[in-house]
Amino acid sequence: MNNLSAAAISAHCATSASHIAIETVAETGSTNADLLARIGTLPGPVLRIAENQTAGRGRAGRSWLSRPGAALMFSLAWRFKGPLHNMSGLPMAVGVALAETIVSLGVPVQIKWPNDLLRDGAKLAGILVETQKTDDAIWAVIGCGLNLLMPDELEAQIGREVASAPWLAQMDRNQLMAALLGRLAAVLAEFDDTGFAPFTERWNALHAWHGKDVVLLDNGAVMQQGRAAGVDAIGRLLLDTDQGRVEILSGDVSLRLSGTQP
Ligand SMILES: O=C(O)CCCC[C@@H]1SC[C@@H]2NC(=O)N[C@@H]21
Repeated sequence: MNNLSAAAISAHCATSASHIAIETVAETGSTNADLLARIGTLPGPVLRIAENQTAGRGRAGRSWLSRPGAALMFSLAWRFKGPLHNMSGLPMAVGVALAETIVSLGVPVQIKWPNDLLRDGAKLAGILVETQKTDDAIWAVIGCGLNLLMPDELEAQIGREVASAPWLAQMDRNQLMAALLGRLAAVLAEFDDTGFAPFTERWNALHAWHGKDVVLLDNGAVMQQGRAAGVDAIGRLLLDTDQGRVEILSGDVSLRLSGTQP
């Protein structure tokens, strides 16, 4: 596996990402936490990529476990015009950008709402979007952990089946990062102008559980059940329930096992 290098990532980047400052570090707690601590002092977008994280953060207060060299772990701080209520679809737009890039590199992935990337039904990548409002803008720190290899002992520690992508692990990591960054930057620039609406069809084309019976969980408790019908123009999950269609703004979805009751 080749070394990460800011200069090499930059050299491979599309023009959409040429204005992004790039930092690589051998180890840190969390690249998301690092950038969030610097919002307000950042002159422009920054990509921070780590070989290893000792306190990786996941969605809903969970932790993100990894091993050095087994995953690509990065965060991108990006400034948006806002307003804040336009930002609800951002995690789903990021999912589209990263999924489309990975598919274009030869690894078929789909999205589980809101933005987990699945390969053959197991999680290949997780995305954590954290926003912070300043006086004149809204900043988002977009973190992604993409499993390249999955050592057995790490999977055992995570406690469920996790996907990996040995094909991507063989790639030059700087080129892989540049490909992800180029498309992500293009999507973020468009999202800031238009919101999520133009990404709706692209997200729905990648939806892993379209038409499947799912349950909506909140802290492990089943809140709703219904048939997943994709997302709407602001990124809400559409669920067809016995009481009609409902729009879901937050939570985790899981496939419904037969006999599960809400
Ligand atoms: O699926 C999830 O729960 C989201 C996981 C996000 C993990 C990435 S790794 C790089 C960045 N830094 C963090 O602390 N978290 C994100």
